[in-house]
Amino acid sequence: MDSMHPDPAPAPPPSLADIKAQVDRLEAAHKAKGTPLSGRIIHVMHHLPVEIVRIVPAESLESGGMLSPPMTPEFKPEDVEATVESADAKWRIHSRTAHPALVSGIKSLSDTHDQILVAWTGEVLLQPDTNVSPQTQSQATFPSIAQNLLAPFTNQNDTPPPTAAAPGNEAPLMVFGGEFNDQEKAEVEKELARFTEVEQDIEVGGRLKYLPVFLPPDVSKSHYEGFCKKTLWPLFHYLLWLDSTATVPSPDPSWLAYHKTNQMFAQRVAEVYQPGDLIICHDYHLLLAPKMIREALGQVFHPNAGWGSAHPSPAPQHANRKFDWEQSQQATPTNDKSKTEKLGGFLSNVGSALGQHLNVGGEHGTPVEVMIGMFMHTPWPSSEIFRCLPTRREILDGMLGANLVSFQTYSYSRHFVSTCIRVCGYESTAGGVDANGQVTAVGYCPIGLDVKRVVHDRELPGVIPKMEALRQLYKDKKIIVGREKLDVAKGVYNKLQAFEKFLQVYPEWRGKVVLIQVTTPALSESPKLERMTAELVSHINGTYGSLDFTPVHHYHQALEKDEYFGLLSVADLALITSLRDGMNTTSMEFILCQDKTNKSPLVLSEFMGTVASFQSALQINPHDLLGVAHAINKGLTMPEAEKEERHQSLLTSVVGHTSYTWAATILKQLLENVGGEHTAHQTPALDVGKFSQAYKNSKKRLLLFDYDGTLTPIVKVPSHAVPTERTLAAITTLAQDPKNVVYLISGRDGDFLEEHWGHVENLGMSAEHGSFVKQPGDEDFTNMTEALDMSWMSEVEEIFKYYTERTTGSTIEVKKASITWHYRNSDPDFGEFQCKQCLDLLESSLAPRRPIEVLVGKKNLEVRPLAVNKGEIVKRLMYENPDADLIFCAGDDKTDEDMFRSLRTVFPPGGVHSSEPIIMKPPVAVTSTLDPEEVAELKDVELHIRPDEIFATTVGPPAKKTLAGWHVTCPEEVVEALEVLLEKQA
Ligand SMILES: O=P(O)(O)OC[C@H]1O[C@H](O[C@H]2O[C@H](CO)[C@@H](O)[C@H](O)[C@H]2O)[C@H](O)[C@@H](O)[C@@H]1O
Repeated sequence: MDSMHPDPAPAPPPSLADIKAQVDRLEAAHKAKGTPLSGRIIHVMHHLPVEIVRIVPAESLESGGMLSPPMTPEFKPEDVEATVESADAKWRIHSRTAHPALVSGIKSLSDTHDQILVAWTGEVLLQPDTNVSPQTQSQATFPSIAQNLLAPFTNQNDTPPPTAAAPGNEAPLMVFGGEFNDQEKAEVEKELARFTEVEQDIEVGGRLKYLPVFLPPDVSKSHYEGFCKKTLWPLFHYLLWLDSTATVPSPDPSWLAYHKTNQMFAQRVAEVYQPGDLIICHDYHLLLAPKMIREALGQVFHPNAGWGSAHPSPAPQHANRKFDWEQSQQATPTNDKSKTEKLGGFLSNVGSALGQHLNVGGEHGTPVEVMIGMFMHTPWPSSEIFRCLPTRREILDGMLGANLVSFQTYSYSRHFVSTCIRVCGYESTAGGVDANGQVTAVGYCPIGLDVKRVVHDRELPGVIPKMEALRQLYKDKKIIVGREKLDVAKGVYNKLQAFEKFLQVYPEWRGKVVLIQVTTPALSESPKLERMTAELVSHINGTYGSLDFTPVHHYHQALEKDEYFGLLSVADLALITSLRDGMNTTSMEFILCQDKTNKSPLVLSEFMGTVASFQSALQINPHDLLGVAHAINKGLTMPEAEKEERHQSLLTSVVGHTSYTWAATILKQLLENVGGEHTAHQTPALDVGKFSQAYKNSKKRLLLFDYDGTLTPIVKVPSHAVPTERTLAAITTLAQDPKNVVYLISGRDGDFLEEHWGHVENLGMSAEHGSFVKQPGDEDFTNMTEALDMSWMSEVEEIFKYYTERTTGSTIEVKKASITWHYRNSDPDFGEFQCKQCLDLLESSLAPRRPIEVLVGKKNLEVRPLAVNKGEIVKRLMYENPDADLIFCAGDDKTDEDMFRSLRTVFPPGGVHSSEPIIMKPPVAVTSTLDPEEVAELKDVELHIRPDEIFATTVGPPAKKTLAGWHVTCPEEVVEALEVLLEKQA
């Protein structure tokens, strides 16, 4: 290895067959568990892999107005693979060559799954009806590199950029700036359906349908050119402050377009979703989509509690299910029977989803988990950078709507977890992020290359002539090649600086090396960067060139495929100096092309996702110009045997992990993280109707409430967690009712509870997890720990002090019989780390020899006497109120699970028959304070309560692990439920 990088060297990649076998096994396991999958995948990505051209009367283009030139494609338009033209010659759809790795990965899953790709139409191009073929047009618009190379004395920077207004008679391409009407939308959908058939005929499609999202042009422009390219892209590539004039407007108007775009995508997904579908969202254009899709499918997110069903009614019938596959199928005439059958099966599946409840479809109509994965193709920045984004919380919560978020590299995934901890206060789990009990798995898997395609393309008939022309032209020169978008992050400017440094420090190479740099415009930085780049190229050529030699050839234009592959094949070195990049396919294409030719070395920036797999590249820091210069020299002088060896290792990486293995791995990761331990359990939302009815029918009720996180939201400072007027009013009214026995059962000390609740008449209180109890109507608390050895308190306090001194922001709360160490206001990562250390110490050194229990709470560690816990208090209250025929018990954290456990354990393990008496023995919480003689006099009691009269309710997401039978998502919902009881009662 030539430099340090944070990603571990990868193990040899598993084969595609192995991954697919694992996918099969996981799918079978889902079936066996009664959570079958539909066999479909819905991919959600920004841009359809097609270009849509609308053919219009030539005169109409002259009217101008809503027209603008199109963006430059990476390859010239004649390189398209599939084309359809509508019968009335109004529409033409052809394949688009951008993002080949992603698109080929998606398509490869069509071997085994029916797939739908939901994506924006892209800019719709207008073509005048002048009978000019795209071939003619593109030649006029995009000069060939070979033509330029063969005319070496032209100023390379005079190369005309691709323009809409082509010279002479050629037809201009313009972008349609208006909105589609319904008829046009239907026409486009119909042509897309035909197009996918054509793709299948040429074996690149499979069972993949395209579902267009028609974004209003102003929205799509502001979404992509605004928020995506001006806000997110620079942020993810550490470019936020490179140009101090590039400040993000506040509030950012393009955020609204981003939001709206994500919403329109979510809506489109909801139109075709059916239970058991797997949904995979791609990339930074759609970070809000996972959450919005869940919402569109009837699951609602609560910032304090994660996901819950749309409460309390069943999942909504989808109102806007608009996409009609049957119609699009009818509009697709085909004589190929097998294909018709194949499509027919798929389409009837889709059709059968129409009208169903969206997330209801499991056996007996039980809810089916909505399964969403997200893959980030760009880098993820450090939390220190990400936290600068004003909409950081919305973005993260949007992503955490997914069951799985996966990245290109381990380090990006690590940054993401840390960002969620630091920005949102969520916690890390073994494999992801815990957003208040709702776990999102976080993984990584670098994307690979569509090897099959590149192997095909490098052998296109046009490649060899291009190679020969280049060799002829540079027969006594070494060729260094580079091809990037002209975007600051891609590091072309640094590359030129490094090349100049190379010519300075290795003068022996002057006149013997040529750098052929191809770029395509990037949206945001292009104009300025284009000028700077052109100036630097001129400077290098002026300084190191001569009358008959130009050291840098810069082509700012689209390429023909055979030119590109010819160039990669003849090169003596590839130089890739990105300042930050998710993945880089040019480097992989170079390796594959070189396998047929020179086995030339690859100089690669260490700030790219690719780098972990490419240990045998000459890895460089692109900011270290001298280091890059040395690497260029090393590459150009490398002995053949070393070249061969390095190339072989790089080749093994490229062919061993392709876009196909990437796609299968993402699918596998998603399947591993749905229906699993943390999602299999879905606690139903509290049925307030049933609860209030039971309340009304009951004669005696036990109403038991935890405090923090249940009656009041968790806040930063414990003393600020005070009850609201509404909460006080509801509890006060309940406590006044003679049919009710109402208790607060809290970890708080008696002083705090007295201060805020002491004035409420008839309210019972249990403080410090049951260490102190005040019966309704009593003046004072009874100390249940009087007889206990409490000398451990000072030892625990010493340990807590040790950690407090070393953990800025942490505090100790010393209570009468328990002690709490809080780290909510510390550095989140470090606090969590220190908490684990402290827990280890307490459990290993103190707990074995002292009568204590250590509890992990919400950003705290608590130690209390072993003999008391909230569960014992609940048992005591049940024992003392055997005639209760309704119990409501609400809590949010682990200590409250003791209460839920007690509510269960009083019943016989095999279940209860209605006639069967339930006998309860005197519990420890009662006997422990009595003399043996008094205990002897205690009697067993018969409980009136039946299991379905118990409403044990956890405050948190449905996926939280709990012994409660119901959930609400936040403290406000607890109070709302109480208000419903009181209203119904009135
Ligand atoms: O049993 P509870 O009523 O839920 O009390 C448990 C602990 O709650 C308090 O700490 C927690 O809430 C604070 C206020 O929202 C928050 O700042 C802290 O991070 C949480 O851990 C309380 O301070 C403890 O004494 C209780 O034991």
